[in-house]
Amino acid sequence: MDGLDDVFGDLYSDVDGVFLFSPSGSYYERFKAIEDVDVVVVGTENAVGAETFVELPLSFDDLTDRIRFALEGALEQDVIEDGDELVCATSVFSGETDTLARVRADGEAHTGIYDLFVKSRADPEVIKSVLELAIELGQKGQKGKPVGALFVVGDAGKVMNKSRPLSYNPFEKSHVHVGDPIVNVMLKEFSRLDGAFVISDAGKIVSAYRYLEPSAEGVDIPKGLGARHMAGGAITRDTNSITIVLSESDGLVRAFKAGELILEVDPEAY
Ligand SMILES: Nc1ncnc2c1ncn2[C@@H]1O[C@H](COP(=O)(O)OP(=O)(O)OP(=O)(O)O)[C@@H](O)[C@H]1O
Ligand SMILES: [Mn+2]
Repeated sequence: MDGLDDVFGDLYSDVDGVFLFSPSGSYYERFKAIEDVDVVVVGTENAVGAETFVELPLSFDDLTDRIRFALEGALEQDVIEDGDELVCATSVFSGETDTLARVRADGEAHTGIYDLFVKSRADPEVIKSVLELAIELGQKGQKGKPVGALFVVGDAGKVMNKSRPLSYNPFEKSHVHVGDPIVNVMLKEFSRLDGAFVISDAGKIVSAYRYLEPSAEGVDIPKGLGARHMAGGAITRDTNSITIVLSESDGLVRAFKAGELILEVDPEAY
C-alpha cells in the first residue's frame, strides 16, 4: 500500500530541475547537496548567491504568473530546455516554502511576459501598474461601455518628439505617477478621449491626448487591428518604449515591444 510519501513523491519524481523561489540560505544549501539535481533559484534578488538564478522584476502575487515568468526567463537564459519537467517550490501562504507545483517547460507557450518586463527600459513596477490598469479598464469599461486605450511607457522624450497634441494636456504641470489610486481614476476618465498616454520610465504621466506619428514602415502587426494598434506597435520600434493597448472592439489587452506584439491578455480571463 502506498503512503503519502509515495503518492506526493510523484510530484517531484524524474524531474529535470528544481526551481526554488526565494529560498532561505539553509534550504538552498540542502538542495545543493543533492546529486544529479539542477537547482535554479528564482527571486527578486539572488540572496543566496546561487550559481543559476532567474531574476523576477516583482514577486508576482499570482502563482501562475510567477511560474510562467520563471519558466520563460529560464528558457531565455538557456538554463532549461523545451520539454523539461520541473518542480517549483514556492510560498503561497506563509512566506516560507509551502507549495510544490510540477510543470513542463513549453517553448511554444511563450507569452512574452519575461521580455516585456526584463528587457524594457521602463521600471518593471510601472509596466505592471499600467498593465493592471488596462486589464481593469477592460473588465469594467467606462460607465459600462467598452473602452479603448493606448499607453506608451518609457523613453518619453523621444515619444513626445514622435507625436503631437490632440488637445490641452491635463498633466502639463503636474507631477503624478501611475499606481497612485487618484491617478488611476484620472487615467480611466481620460481614456474616453482620443489619443495616447505618454508615461516616463519612472512612471510619471507626461501627457494625455497624444497623437502618435511613428514611421510604420516594416511594422508587422496582426491583420484586423486598426490605427490605434498600428501606432501602438510602430512607436515601440521607433523608440525604446513599450505600449499597452486596450482594444475597444475585441476587449483584449496587448503589449508591444520593438514593433512586435508580445503579450495578449483577455481581461475577462484574468
Ligand atoms: N496614431 C494614433 N495615435 C494615438 N491614438 C490613435 C492613433 N490612431 C488611432 N488612435 C486612437 O484609436 C482610436 C481607435 O482607432 P481605430 O479603431 O482605428 O483603432 P483600432 O486599432 O481598431 O482600435 P480598437 O480595437 O480599439 O477599435 C481612435 O479613435 C484614436 O483615439
Ligand atoms: Mn477599431
